[in-house]
Amino acid sequence: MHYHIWLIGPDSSYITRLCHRLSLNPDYLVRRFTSIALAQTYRPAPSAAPEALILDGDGHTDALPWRLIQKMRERLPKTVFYVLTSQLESATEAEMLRRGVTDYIEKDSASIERLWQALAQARQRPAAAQAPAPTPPPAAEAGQLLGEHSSIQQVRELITKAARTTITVSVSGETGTGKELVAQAIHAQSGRAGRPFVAINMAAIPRELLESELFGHEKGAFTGALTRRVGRFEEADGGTLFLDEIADLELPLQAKLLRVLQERAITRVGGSQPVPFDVRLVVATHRDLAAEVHAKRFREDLYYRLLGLPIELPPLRNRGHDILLLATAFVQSFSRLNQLPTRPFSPEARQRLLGYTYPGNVRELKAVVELAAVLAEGEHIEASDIPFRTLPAAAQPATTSAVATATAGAKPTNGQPHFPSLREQTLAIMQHSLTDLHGDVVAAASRLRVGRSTLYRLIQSGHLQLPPN
Ligand SMILES: Nc1ncnc2c1ncn2[C@@H]1O[C@H](COP(=O)(O)OP(=O)(O)OP(=O)(O)O)[C@@H](O)[C@H]1O
Repeated sequence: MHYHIWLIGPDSSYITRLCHRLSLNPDYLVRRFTSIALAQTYRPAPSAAPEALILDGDGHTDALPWRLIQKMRERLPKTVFYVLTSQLESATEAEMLRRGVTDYIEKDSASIERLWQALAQARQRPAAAQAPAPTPPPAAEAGQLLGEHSSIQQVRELITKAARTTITVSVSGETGTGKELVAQAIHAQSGRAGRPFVAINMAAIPRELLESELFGHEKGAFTGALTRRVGRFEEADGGTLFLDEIADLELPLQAKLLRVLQERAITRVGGSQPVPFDVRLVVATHRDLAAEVHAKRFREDLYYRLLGLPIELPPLRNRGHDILLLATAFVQSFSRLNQLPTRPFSPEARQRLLGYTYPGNVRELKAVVELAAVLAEGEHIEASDIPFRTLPAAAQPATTSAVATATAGAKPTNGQPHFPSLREQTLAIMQHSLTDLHGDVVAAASRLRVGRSTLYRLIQSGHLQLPPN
């Protein structure tokens, strides 16, 4: 498939050499324009729209035609946009990046080669990062299990099958993969939809209260039991009971739960009368329940009783394109709810989203893109708006290095030490160099071995500050 490139600039030996070099790649289809105004009037078919624009900035006697550049950018938001120039003031450099120029290339003996490589890299970017993000289905509502990945389609099929009967369902998957959402979906699609959906997290209830929480208690059953209280099993009668983090249930309660499931009746704490119940059970865990059985921490008989129809949710990092689909859906609904403009993700932002591992899975993605929607100021949500956090390894001691203390948020919060993320540390190092070099961006970029454009971008977005003169 052709890669359409528009080369804009007056005739010069440099442009002739560049044209010749680009023509060596049979995939490149280069169209020449002598001015940006001419390029602006040309309206190709969508299939021939340019993937890359190259503007020779030297053709302009004084300032670059910002208005035209910006218009071109607005018209072709997905096109990579390079400006070639002999000499550049830092103010112009910053302005270019503000107007959406992807990068500038200084003309020297190696510049044609650099441009060649930049184009090759832009082409190699995963198609997913360049193509518009997939549009989530129109009916993407809160509570809907979104995703087109084959694993998620399979999960949806299993949900439909589970909903037809009262079979127990065991959902497994890392934290934040959507286990509770699956339980809710089963309930909503089942004949029990009009009855209660009750969820209880075994890990969140103090051990001594869990039995009465599950099965209820009679008045006077223990100190403080002033009235009779029904438990979650009775609350969920006729509906669905979701037992989350089932692996955290202690052995004595496992024995009681097994008895309750066999007899299909509970006995309240302090009571003697069995109370029959009618609930569909959905259980979930982020642990490997079979391994817990093997380690004798979970009863084997209860394990088989609860296994029912197993549904496994894969980690988000293994769901490919779904990351973008979910991110777009979350940003859309969050922006709508908060009356923010719905900004699309820039290609770099998409690439950043696709490259992360999401230890917190969908929950983390949701939190991160909602924050990005708040932070974004331009036309797009940019990669720099996406604040991935890095959690410290469990045993890692609190960092006390100069870098950590230089980081804005390195103070303890709520008595917990704050571990600076990789991003915070990187910013602190950059800020240190900028301050140390009295705001000389060129010198700082060279010391840090990062592109000047990176530093300018971070300064513009307020992540870095130039020291006062
Ligand atoms: N496929 C999905 N489509 C839309 N939203 C999702 C999807 N998966 C998860 N979510 C959302 O992500 C968040 C976390 O999901 P949920 O609470 O169901 O995860 P979980 O696996 O039960 O987490 P935990 O193990 O921590 O209890 C919720 O806001 C949920 O609505």
